[in-house]
Amino acid sequence: MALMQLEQVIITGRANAGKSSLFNAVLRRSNLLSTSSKAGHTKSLNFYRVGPEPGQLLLVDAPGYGARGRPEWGELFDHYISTREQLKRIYFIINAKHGLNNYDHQMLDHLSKSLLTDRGTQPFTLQAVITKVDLVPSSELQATLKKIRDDIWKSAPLCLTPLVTSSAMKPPFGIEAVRKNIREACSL
Ligand SMILES: Nc1nc2c(ncn2[C@@H]2O[C@H](COP(=O)(O)OP(=O)(O)OP(=O)(O)O)[C@@H](O)[C@H]2O)c(=O)[nH]1
Ligand SMILES: [Mg+2]
Repeated sequence: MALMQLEQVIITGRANAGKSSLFNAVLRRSNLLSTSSKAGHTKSLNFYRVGPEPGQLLLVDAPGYGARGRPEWGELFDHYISTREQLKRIYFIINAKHGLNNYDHQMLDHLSKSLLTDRGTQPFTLQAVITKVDLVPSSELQATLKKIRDDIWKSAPLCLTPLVTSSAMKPPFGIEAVRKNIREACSL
């Protein structure tokens, strides 16, 4: 089967949110996907085939948006999500420490519109993932998660309830739920 015919999921989020690190954790790898403390590190769409030959699905890592993003990266992402019929789910990543800003709300508005086609059918679903929870003091975690959930709901009521993760914890936290979620999205 040609690579691009596999079912696919893509990740999005502000630059430096932890997208590439999350997919490394999902793939049980520490540095297959290049990561950096400097925002704007991932600069193109990168495809990772999962499962034995010929592969079961593709994970698509994407550049970030926001103050450290670039217009052409947004165009690349938009072109992908509007043309790729094998796209099953978009993962929307939020840094727990930062919460949502205007860029995130704009992206959620935009994604909400692309969730519905002219025929009213849903081409793909939208799943939020809160990451870097290790950076929030445990006494503040519940309130922080509630605020992020409420903020997502304001812009994207169709977005699926956030999963909660940390790629930096040893072992990484919440990743099995992400794997299960990806399998479900791709009906595996
Ligand atoms: N504390 C902590 N740091 C994390 C976590 N996930 C990623 N990081 C760090 O955050 C920084 C950015 O991670 P990346 O995975 O490169 O983020 P990205 O969203 O792919 O960034 P761009 O490609 O620049 O958009 C790196 O220094 C990571 O080590 C996490 O769960 N907790
Ligand atoms: Mg990246």
